[in-house]
Amino acid sequence: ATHGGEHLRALCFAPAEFTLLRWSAVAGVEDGCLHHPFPSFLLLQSGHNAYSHEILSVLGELALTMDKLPSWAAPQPVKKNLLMIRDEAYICLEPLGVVLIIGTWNYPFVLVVQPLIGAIAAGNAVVVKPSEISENTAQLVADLLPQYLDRVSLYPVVTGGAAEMKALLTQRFDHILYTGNSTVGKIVMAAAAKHLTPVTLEPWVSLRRRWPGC
Ligand SMILES: NC(=O)C1=CN([C@@H]2O[C@H](COP(=O)(O)OP(=O)(O)OC[C@H]3O[C@@H](n4cnc5c(N)ncnc54)[C@H](O)[C@@H]3O)[C@@H](O)[C@H]2O)C=CC1
Ligand SMILES: CC(C)=CCC/C(C)=C/CC/C(C)=C/C(=O)O
Repeated sequence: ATHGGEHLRALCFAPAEFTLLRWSAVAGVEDGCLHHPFPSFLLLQSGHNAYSHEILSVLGELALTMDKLPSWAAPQPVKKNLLMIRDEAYICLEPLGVVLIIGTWNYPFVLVVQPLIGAIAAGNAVVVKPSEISENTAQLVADLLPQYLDRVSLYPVVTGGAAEMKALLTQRFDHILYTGNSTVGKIVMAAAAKHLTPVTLEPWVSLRRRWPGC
């Protein structure tokens, strides 16, 4: 993983908003996944559950982010002390750099795309790693992202399983988000610790199994 440095800094916020606008094309998933050769979550879950959890929640996140991004990105004035009396003082948020998002199989679309929206909104480059158990959704994500994101090279999708994860985790990221079982959660956290990378873990027991068509 490389850190975009100045390039990323320049990308911060306004272009991300533009990228998010393009992301509204994700609405195409709503229609596209019904006709896509890999309609994973619609096979695995009931249609209503898939629609509400996988699609509506993503569209809701997009709407929220596009609505709030200008205020989230705006410099926040801070109280000044005596030494700063002649200054203007603000807190300006900066992108972290490169974020790794690791998804799991049971909500294979929303659990990578929802955090992706937030990471893009904050101006980050993102490596997306969907679960190999839901291999068809992983392929769907790998197919769709380059179609709907302008700066494709900033948002690579890595498919595969433990071997690919092992290689990925040798790299330094600026933040890692992981959903999955707690055994792998410890592997992720240990790898992150080597680079002092902050992690967000959503772990639980493993329910790992193979779902045909997922
Ligand atoms: N807290 C929450 O919001 C949610 C939690 N979960 C929890 O996730 C759990 C399901 O997780 P899993 O069965 O683990 O899903 P999984 O088998 O899809 O694995 C999750 C991720 O870990 C990676 N992985 C697997 N083995 C690895 C290894 N040896 N080294 C590095 N990476 C590896 C996989 O490639 C995958 O991307 C459930 O218990 C569920 O409760 C699921 C959804 C939401
Ligand atoms: C409409 C809505 C709030 C959707 C959220 C979808 C989602 C990511 C649910 C995860 C549920 C969960 C905690 C599952 C688990 O632990 O396996």
